Amino acid sequence: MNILVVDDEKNYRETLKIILEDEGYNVHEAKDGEEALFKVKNNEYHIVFSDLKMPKMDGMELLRGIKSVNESTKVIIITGYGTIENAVCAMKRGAETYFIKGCSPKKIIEEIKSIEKNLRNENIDNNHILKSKNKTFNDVLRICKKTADRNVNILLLGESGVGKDVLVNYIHNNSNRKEGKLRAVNCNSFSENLIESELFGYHKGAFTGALKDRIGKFEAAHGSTLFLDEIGDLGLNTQVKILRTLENKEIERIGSNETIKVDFRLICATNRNIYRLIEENKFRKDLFYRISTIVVDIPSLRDRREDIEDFIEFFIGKSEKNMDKTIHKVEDSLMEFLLNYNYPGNIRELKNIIERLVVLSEDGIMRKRDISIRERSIEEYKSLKEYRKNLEQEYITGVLKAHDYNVAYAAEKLNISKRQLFNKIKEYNIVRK
Ligand SMILES: Nc1ncnc2c1ncn2[C@@H]1O[C@H](COP(=O)(O)OP(=O)(O)OP(=O)(O)O)[C@@H](O)[C@H]1O
Repeated sequence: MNILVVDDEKNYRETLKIILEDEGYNVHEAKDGEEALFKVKNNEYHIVFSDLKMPKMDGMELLRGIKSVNESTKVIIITGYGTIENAVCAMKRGAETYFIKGCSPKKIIEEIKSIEKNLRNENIDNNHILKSKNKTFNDVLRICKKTADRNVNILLLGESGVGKDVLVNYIHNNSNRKEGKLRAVNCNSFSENLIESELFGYHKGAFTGALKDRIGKFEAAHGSTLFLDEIGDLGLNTQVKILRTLENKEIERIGSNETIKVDFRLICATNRNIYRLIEENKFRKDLFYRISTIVVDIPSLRDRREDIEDFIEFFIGKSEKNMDKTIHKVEDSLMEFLLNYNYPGNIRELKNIIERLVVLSEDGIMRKRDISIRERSIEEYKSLKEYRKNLEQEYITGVLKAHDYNVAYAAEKLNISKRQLFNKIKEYNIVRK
């Protein structure tokens, strides 16, 4: 934990520094707000202790500055007796808490330990990288975190494999509903009839095969979070029913007249172009407005290239553990390929590539020759036409695979008609693998 202590009173600053260092924290000092803000911009602090009354820039202004640089830095106000009211005001503006100068150091340490524990819980997800060097993705993370605790409906948009599922879990685990079980429904894996049973449940005897009462996901998500994945694939009839549920916060199981109150937090996601679906009257505008209080556009991996290297390292580490292998070298040419590849299947594709390369590695070396995507060197092609065809085939195959061979989605992604895509599939003899 990195901590910054800001106080114009040298003695107090140094004493607090010694106390905190004794507990094993890494502590920096600043004598006024200006110096503190400079340090905050150039270092990553988990906690800033700040006095309120200081020359040049007071604690309140510093608090505002810190929060605009890094929302997640916790600010603790240190104040004299005379300024408690201001300290309370600072808490309303985002400060974590306040201490009165001269209070027992034990109290301060307890507070830090509690912040430390919360921070660890927030980042406990060891299976995913929830940090980024990319501004757009950092904004995504910030919005998810900021809105996690509010009961607003969130719509996640993004290509397949960008990590929508991962973010849904992140939001749920940072929300005040985290004790409840996150319930998820993939809207594209059910027929229209089945999806309604899945969502609303049914009453015994409602239809042939309804042998006993069954609760649906809306009810199961009571007190928790409901994730509707691939919402763009919902039929119009189901859309109307969902809209009604969202408006009334109540459901009726199929075959029953009894209304049941439901209280859930809704997160939806789709990798389809929802705006186009609305234009084509395939998705109801009123439902869109209901589910999209907050819209989060997740960038594709090729639009956040600065994170690729970290993902490579991360997935190598995971694969080493899972496969009990050790990697000590990645060939330069392979690294260059991995850093420049387009990843139509996004993070999922990168993860799969790395897993495969680790399996195929020999003597702890990951080699470019094991890349299955036909990435032959330019010399190997006889003509530009042949090169183009290969590239096209590779791209189309990748997009089809990323969309689970759903021709409608893939055509949308490729921005060609379904008919054109069928012709290409025939031409290249692309088969589902
Ligand atoms: N931040 C991350 N750190 C580590 N792995 C990630 C991260 N984001 C995504 N992944 C991995 O990439 C794969 C795809 O992620 P996820 O299922 O969340 O994508 P998605 O956008 O929901 O895809 P789809 O639209 O196809 O459902 C998963 O195996 C997931 O573990």
